[in-house]
This record gives sequence, C-alpha cells and structure tokens, in this order.
Amino acid sequence: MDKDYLFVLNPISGEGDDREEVKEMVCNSLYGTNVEIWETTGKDDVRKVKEMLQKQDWDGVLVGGGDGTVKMVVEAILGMDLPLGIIPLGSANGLATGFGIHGISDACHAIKTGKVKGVDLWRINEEICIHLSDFGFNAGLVKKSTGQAGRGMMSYFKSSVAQFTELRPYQFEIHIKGETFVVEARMLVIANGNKYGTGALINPSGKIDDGKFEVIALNPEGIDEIVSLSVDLFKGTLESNETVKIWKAEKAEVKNLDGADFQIDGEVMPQTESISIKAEMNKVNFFYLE
Ligand SMILES: Nc1ncnc2c1ncn2[C@@H]1O[C@H](COP(=O)(O)OP(=O)(O)OP(=O)(O)O)[C@@H](O)[C@H]1O
Repeated sequence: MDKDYLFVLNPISGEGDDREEVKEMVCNSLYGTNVEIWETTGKDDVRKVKEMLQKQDWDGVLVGGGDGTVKMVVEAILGMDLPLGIIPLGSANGLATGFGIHGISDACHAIKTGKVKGVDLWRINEEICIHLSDFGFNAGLVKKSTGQAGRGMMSYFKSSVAQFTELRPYQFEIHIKGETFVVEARMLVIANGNKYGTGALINPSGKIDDGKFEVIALNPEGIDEIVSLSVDLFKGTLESNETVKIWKAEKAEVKNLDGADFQIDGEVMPQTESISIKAEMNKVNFFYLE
C-alpha cells in the first residue's frame, strides 16, 4: 500500500540549496509514496502544520530544514504517533547528524529503510528541547549569526571570530538532585544529544533515549586551555578535561545570574533569568541510519 507523507519544507534555511532540486530528489527517491509538500512561512507555523495534519491520515512527516524547523514540527506532532524524517537543509544540522543522516540521499534512504528511534523530549520552561541548548558562548554565536545578512556556515564563521573576542565567564546557580552548585562557565550546555552539527562531541556519554540529560559547564581560560578543550571536543574525551564539569539528571533548575544569551536547538531565546528542565511525557520517533 502507498504511504502518505507530509513534507514540511523551509524555503530559506541553511546554505540556500535549490528547493526545486530538493523536491525533485526527495520525490524521485521516494517513488511509490505520496509526498505532499507544504512550505513554512516563518509565522504561526506550528498551528498551520497541525491543521495540515488534521486534514487527512498521514503515515509520517518529512522535515526539510535545520534544527529550528525540526523543533517547530516536533511541537506540531506532539501526542501523534507519526514518525519524522529529517531532510537536512540547515547550516549545521546537528539533529540529522545524530541520526546518521549527512545529506538528502541519506535521509531518503533512512525513510525507505523505515527504522525509527524513539527520542526523549525535554521541556525547558515552555519550550521543547530535542537535542542541545546552551547559555553563553555558543548561544551568543547563534544570536550573532542569526542577525547577519547571510545564512549558513560562512555566517557562523564570521560570527565566531567576533564572538571569541567577547569570550567571558558567567555565573550560574544549578539545582540538581537536591543540591545547589554555583559555577562559573563560559558555556553551560543542557544536552540530550551528544554532537553539535559542527562535529564537536559535547556529550560523549549522552544517549537520546535514556530518560536523562546532561548539564555540562565549560570554563577554559586562556589560549592553552581553549586549545586543549577544542582537542577534547573533537576526540570525544571531554570528561577528562579539567575545565569541564558534567552532571547527569532527570530534572534540574538553572539560574542565569549574569544574563548570558540562551538558545534551544538553534533558536535564540529571549532574555532568560532561569530555566527548569523536565521530561516531556511524549517521545518522538525519528527515521535513522545505523
Ligand atoms: N518562509 C519563511 N520565511 C522566513 N523565515 C522562515 C520561513 N520559514 C521558516 N522561517 C524561519 O526559519 C527559522 C528556522 O530555520 P532553521 O533553524 O531550520 O534553519 P537554519 O537556521 O538555517 O539552520 P541551523 O538551525 O542548522 O543553523 C525559524 O526562525 C523560522 O521562523
């Protein structure tokens, strides 16, 4: 029997891959399935996707975009038993990378193979977090590159040069398992996934389906510590770095005492004084490649 997939496509995300080519590639690769394409508008898209989903019975949803688009679609399908296939069209595509998907053909292959992985979702205040959120350095970087005229990795690169000159520590108060810690960190990460789209292994022991997340405080000082931390990030040996502290938890609260920037799954959040992180009852099934 033919399957019916709703393909939610962000027309502007990432490096600007030609969307007509993308549509053709996806429809050709998934020949024999019905793919209905709907383009995001950037406004009120969660409600619009929900409406599309109620129009008929679907067998799954495909998302063409970056992590922000995936997050938007996850909010729309919460509570529905629909598998989700990521077609990576963002700048960094951290989520897709975590599912072994490095391009459009990988994505179509994963969808055709039909293997899915159930992923824990986390509620951070009112927002859903699927993969990674952070305060400080990286959030400032996302904020700067979002403000740039262009999109994509080049815009990240230009912003990272500017962001390094502003690298500074922030104080955070962390409540975890009945204990309170005040830490200084240049970056504080709340991690469900383990890898940024750039390849940096921020959470080597993190699993997306173990009912737990990690809070990771990174505080390198001076060029030597930054270089040694970068090496550990790419080798996946962060746990042994002296400038890093890691907690594993099922719920936590964090107070952002110095007003550091904050982002969730690549989306910059408004000024955030404190967050509470807890499990969202739903899981979402993503198509993946082994
Ligand atoms: N038609 C549209 N016009 C303008 N903005 C849009 C449109 N559709 C979606 N958006 C915006 O796109 C953003 C999501 O982009 P997404 O995060 O998926 O890609 P990216 O930022 O290019 O990649 P990455 O997250 O990998 O850096 C949201 O802020 C959303 O409001």
